[in-house]
Amino acid sequence: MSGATTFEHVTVIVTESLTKRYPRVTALDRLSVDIAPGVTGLVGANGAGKSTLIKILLGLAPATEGTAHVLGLDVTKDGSTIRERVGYMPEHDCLPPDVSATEFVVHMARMAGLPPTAARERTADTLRHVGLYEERYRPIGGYSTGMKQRVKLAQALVHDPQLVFLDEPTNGLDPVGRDEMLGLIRRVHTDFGISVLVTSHLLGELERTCDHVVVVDGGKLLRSSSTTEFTKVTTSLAVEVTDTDAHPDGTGALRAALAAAGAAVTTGAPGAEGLASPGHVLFVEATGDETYDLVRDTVAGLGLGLVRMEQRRHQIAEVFRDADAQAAVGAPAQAGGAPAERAAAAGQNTDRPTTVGGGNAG
Ligand SMILES: Nc1ncnc2c1ncn2[C@@H]1O[C@H](COP(=O)(O)OP(=O)(O)OP(=O)(O)O)[C@@H](O)[C@H]1O
Repeated sequence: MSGATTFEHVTVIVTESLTKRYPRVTALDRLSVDIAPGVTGLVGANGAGKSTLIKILLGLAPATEGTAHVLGLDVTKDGSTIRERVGYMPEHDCLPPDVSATEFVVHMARMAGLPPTAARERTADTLRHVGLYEERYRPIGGYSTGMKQRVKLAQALVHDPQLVFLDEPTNGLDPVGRDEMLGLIRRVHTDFGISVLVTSHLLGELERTCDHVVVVDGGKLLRSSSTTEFTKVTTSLAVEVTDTDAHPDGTGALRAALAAAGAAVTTGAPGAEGLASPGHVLFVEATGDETYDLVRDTVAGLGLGLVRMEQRRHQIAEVFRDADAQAAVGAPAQAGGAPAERAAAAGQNTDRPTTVGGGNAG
């Protein structure tokens, strides 16, 4: 594989006012974004324009207006060079059932221009990397969804690209399969120095995997920021306490004490509807470990019982709702329409909770 990225571009993808209009819908609406080397997540509800962007970046579909460059190459003129240097894992199943993973991936390597011996060697290496080495001679038709996703990933990597586009690689996977796939994606960058653009409608899994997250909605850029920045902004603690004789309203007492100590505290935050007793849950903006200590010490000081304290990051819908208030970094286009509703709709389509992160820190 390509090893260390000595000749990395400052940006791997640059779009300027990129617009794609279909007869009935504007799939991309003046999207301007710069993407640096590393692992970048592209998140948005179904229909947000993610796949359309990938097709334009590969030179497979023309933009209506605007410009786009991939690895310094112009998508309108250099499509075939881009496709030599970029791997693509499409969203939908596109695998022939009657051939083995080895046969298929060797074929894709040959299509990408590798000579026969190199194609076989690279196929073996790539299938080993994605964890399909043992099953590589079995027909793909008998594979599980997770194994098929791995074959799709392998064919995207086999020609040793500088960059890969992975369109919804965790689709259809159970939580364990998702975690394994996310780990593999991370290693595509750490082990081989290949930059990754990965799409998902689940912000949480992208946050765990990516250095940078780009949020699109209705074809517009909603937000582009580093994962650390994203997580910092969106992390809060959900805290639930018992009442005592001294504090018949334990939640109220804790809220007052935390506010007096300078913490940002709210009740009934969006998403609290799903909790057993939303009125008794406090949401404390977490600024770091000291927030955990403050909550623990304040609860102890009041003599309350701590029922739970867990890390709760905002749901994707909240990120969309907050977007108007947040200055989108480098975003000339502002969010329009009703993004929260569309994001919420995306949440309903997920097969696990949309809560970002969801880690239990208590
Ligand atoms: N070939 C096409 N002709 C007409 N409309 C299209 C075409 N391809 C996509 N669209 C529309 O453009 C919008 C963006 O679609 P796109 O597939 O890019 O979204 P997406 O974010 O990738 O969502 P999904 O994950 O559901 O594929 C949608 O409204 C879609 O219906």
